[in-house]
Amino acid sequence: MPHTTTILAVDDEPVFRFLLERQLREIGYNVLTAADGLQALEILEGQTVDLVLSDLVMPRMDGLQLIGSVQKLYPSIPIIVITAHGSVESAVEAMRRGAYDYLEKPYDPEDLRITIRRALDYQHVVQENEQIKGLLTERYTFQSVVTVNPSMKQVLELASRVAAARQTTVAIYGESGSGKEVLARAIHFAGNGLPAEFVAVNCAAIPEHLMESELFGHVRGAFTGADRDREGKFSLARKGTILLDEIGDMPLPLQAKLLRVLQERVFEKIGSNTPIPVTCRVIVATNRSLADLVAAGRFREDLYHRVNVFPLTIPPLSQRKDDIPILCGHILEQLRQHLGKPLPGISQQALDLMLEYRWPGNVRELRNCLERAAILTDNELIRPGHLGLAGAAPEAVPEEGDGAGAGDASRVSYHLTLPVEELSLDALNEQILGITLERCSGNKSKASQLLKVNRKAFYRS
Ligand SMILES: Nc1ncnc2c1ncn2[C@@H]1O[C@H](COP(=O)(O)OP(=O)(O)OP(=O)(O)O)[C@@H](O)[C@H]1O
Repeated sequence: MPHTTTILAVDDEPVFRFLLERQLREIGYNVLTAADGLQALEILEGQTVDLVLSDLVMPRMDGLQLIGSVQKLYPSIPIIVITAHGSVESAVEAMRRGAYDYLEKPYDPEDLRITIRRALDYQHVVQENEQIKGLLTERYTFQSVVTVNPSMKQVLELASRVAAARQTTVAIYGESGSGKEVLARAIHFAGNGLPAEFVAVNCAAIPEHLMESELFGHVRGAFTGADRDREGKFSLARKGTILLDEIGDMPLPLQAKLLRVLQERVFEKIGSNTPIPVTCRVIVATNRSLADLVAAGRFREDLYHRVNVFPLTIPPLSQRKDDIPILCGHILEQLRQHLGKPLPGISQQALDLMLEYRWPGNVRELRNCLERAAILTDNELIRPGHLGLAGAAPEAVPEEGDGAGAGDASRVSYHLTLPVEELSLDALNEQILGITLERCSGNKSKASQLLKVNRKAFYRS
């Protein structure tokens, strides 16, 4: 069935809304209407919309606020605003906030047609580019699970074996930011090759009442506001992979539905009795222990056994610190390309600090930390102060006799590296002085207090 473009027209004046609706229908578009920004958002929640056409001045939620919300929740939908005659300033503000274009009242119907066409064409090109980019990045995903750690290598070995068994459900466990999605994509790519879809659903982020429709889709008239058919993620994944991320947060009633789908390998859209076969592989991921959730009565035991067919556990970064240098190299290379900076590397002191740190946010935190450092540096090595980690700032270094520093701050460790031919007690001493001084941001008094030596010791280093 050919896809008819749907436009959501938002205006608080009934007469103008009616006129707009008629003009758009004449051009051949499907039209939905809303009287203000809030109503527009309600409609966007339940239906697929290709473009929003909005007035700026409206009660409850005005056009500028609507642009902000649409940009955040549905960034691929282009917005055209309609402004009062002569209000160029508000048109400029709307475009600054992300509107694609504006029309000034009273506008020529031909201008309306051309502006909409241009916005939709532009959107089409953007989407195609995104798809190509997605395919290209996906291509390299198995190699992009960067590791030298033996436990992680074992996980990759198991993952590459299950990749070939395309019907097998995989459960990936690991702390937030440890690389569960990266691994899921790698399994998908290794098992499917390029054209198949990879569809990720974050079960913790979707409101409970929308999740069923999000997963399985609905038919027109299935519930109030369902004005047209909508595909769910299981359909969109086709012969590829669906990743159910944060599955531990799935509400119990939906768990029962998912169980049936996994058992019978068919599902129905809401409001339909027609069974649709499940053709995709299911991967679930969670940062919690599903077994604990079962014990607490928050996860169905039968579903647990269904999804836990092939469990893979990614160790947290704190248990594979040997991966930190290679991950840093990999991330810096990506940042060089993204930021267009030379980024010569990381100082030994900064690396030492990174090796000491606990990384509760895992690889994601490491990436964020390096991105921050890369932005702050210019053609120089990344130093401890650039990292913004607790322990790098002078106030985080425990004072003499101050045992109060909780956790990591109460312990200090040094990694000293020297070429064998330069090894000597003096040389090690020099390094310790240098690292300590750097950790205290060059404050010699603080560093000498910390090492319990005379301040003069630093004048040589
Ligand atoms: N082994 C790895 N090699 C390269 N990059 C990695 C690796 N592990 C994680 N990353 C990067 O770290 C970030 C977080 O990874 P990912 O989104 O896969 O984590 P996650 O465990 O799925 O997190 P969440 O539980 O919050 O969804 C991403 O930018 C990803 O590219």
